[in-house]
Amino acid sequence: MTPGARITAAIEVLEIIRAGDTLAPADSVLGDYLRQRRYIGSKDRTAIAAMIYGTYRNRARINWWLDHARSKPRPRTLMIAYLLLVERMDAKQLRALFDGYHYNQQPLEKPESVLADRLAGQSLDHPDMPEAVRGECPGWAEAGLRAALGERFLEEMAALNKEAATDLRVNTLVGTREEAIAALAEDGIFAKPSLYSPIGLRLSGRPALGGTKALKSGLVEVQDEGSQLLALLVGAVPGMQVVDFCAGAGGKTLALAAQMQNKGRIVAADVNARRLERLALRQRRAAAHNIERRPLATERDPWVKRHKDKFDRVLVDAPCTGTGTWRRNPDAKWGRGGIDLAELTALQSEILDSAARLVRPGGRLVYATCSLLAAENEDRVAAFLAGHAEFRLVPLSEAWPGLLPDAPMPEAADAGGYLRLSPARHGTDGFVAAILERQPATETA
Ligand SMILES: C[S@@+](CC[C@H](N)C(=O)[O-])C[C@H]1O[C@@H](n2cnc3c(N)ncnc32)[C@H](O)[C@@H]1O
Repeated sequence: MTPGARITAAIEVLEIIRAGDTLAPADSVLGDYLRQRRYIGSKDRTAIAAMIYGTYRNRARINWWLDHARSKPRPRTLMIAYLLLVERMDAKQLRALFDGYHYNQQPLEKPESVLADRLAGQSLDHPDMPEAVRGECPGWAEAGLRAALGERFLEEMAALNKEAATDLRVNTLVGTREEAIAALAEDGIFAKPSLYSPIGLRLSGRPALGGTKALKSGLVEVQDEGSQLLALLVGAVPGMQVVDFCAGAGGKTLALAAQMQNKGRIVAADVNARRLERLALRQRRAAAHNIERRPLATERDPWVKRHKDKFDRVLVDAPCTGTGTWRRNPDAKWGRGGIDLAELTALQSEILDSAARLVRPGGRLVYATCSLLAAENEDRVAAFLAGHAEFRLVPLSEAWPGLLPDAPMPEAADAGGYLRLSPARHGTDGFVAAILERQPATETA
C-alpha cells in the first residue's frame, strides 16, 4: 500500500466506528475491517493501526487544537490534525498525500486547507491546555482519578497513555519459565522474567506471537503481569473448590487451573455465554482439565443459591470502566454513549453480594477491577463489609507472604490494605483488589 492508501484505510475504520450505533471497541472494528481485506500486508496493518490508535491516544489535545481552529472532530479532520501535530508532517507533505490519486484521499477542501496551515509546525502540547487535556484524561473520569492518584495524577495519566509491553504468563501445566524462555528464543523472541510475578515474562518490542511454538503448545498465554498477580492473590491450591465468577474468556481461570495443578474444581461463571465458549478452546490448548463452564442468567442465577457456602475461593473480576487498561484500549476513554458509572457501580455491588454467598466459612472472596476509581473498588468493598459482618478485609501486607513467599511485594502496592497496581509505579495495567475472608464457623457445643 502507498502511504496515502494507508491513511485512507485508517480514516475508513474511524468512519465505521463513528457510524456504528454500539460502543464497539476500536480493536474489534479494525479486526473485522482487516479480515475482510486479507490482501493488506502486515506492515500496512501495523501502520494503519498506529494511525488509528494515535488519534485516540492524543485525542484530547487534538480536539483542543480542532476546537481552537473551529473545526469539527470528524475522522478526516482528526487524521489531518494527527498527521500534522503528532507525526509532524508539514502542510506540503500532507497535501501530497491528499491528492486524490488512486486510493489517496481527495484533496483538502478550503476549510481543511486553512486548518492544515494553522496546525502545521505547532507542537501537540500548548501551555494554555488544561491539565486534564495535557494528561489525555476524559471529563467523566477526571474527578475520580484525581482523587485516587493525588499528586501522581499527571504521571499516571502519561503512563496510561503509553503503549503497554507484552507480558506472558507461563502455563506451569505445560512447562517451566526457563523452558518458555528457551522456546521463545527458538522463534527469535527475547523474553525476560517479570519483576513481580513468579510465572511472568516480559517481551522486548512487540513481536508477532501467533506462529510461535510456545503459544501454540499452550506453554504461554498473553496476560498482563497485573492480571497474573491478581490471580495469584486468590491463593487457589490443588484440591480446592474455586469459582471465577466473572470469568469472561477465562484469562484468570486458566491461571487458577495452573495454580491448582489440575486438582480440585474451578467453576468459570459469566453472564456472557459467548465469552465462556472462547474459554472452551483455550482450556484445551492449556491442558487445563478441572474447569467447568457455567453460563449464568444474571448474578442472582439460581445456581448461586444452590451452591451457597460451598467454595474455598471465589474471584469476582468485576465488569468495570477499565480505566486501568487505557494503555491497551485508548479508545475506551472516549466512548460515545458516555459511561453510566452509577449503573455500573450498582451492578458491581449486586455481583459482589451475590457471589459472596458461595464462600464457605473460613473461605476467601477476592474482589478486583481493572479500574483505578475508588467508586468501583474501595467504595464497593466498604459498602459490602458494612452489610456483611462475617467478612473482613485481609490487608495485602498480611496476605502476601503466605501467598507469594518468594516474590517481592510491589512497592507501595498495599494501599489501605488493598492491592493497588498502576502503570507508572509498577509497569502493569491499573488494578485494584481486595482479599475478603469469611469468618470460620464457630464451634457450637
Ligand atoms: C473484567 S471482565 C472479566 C475478565 C476475565 N476475568 C479475564 O481475566 O479474562 C468482566 C466480566 O464480567 C462479566 N459480567 C458482566 N455482568 C455480569 C454479571 N451480572 N454476573 C456475572 N458476570 C458478569 C462480563 O461478561 C465480563 O466477562
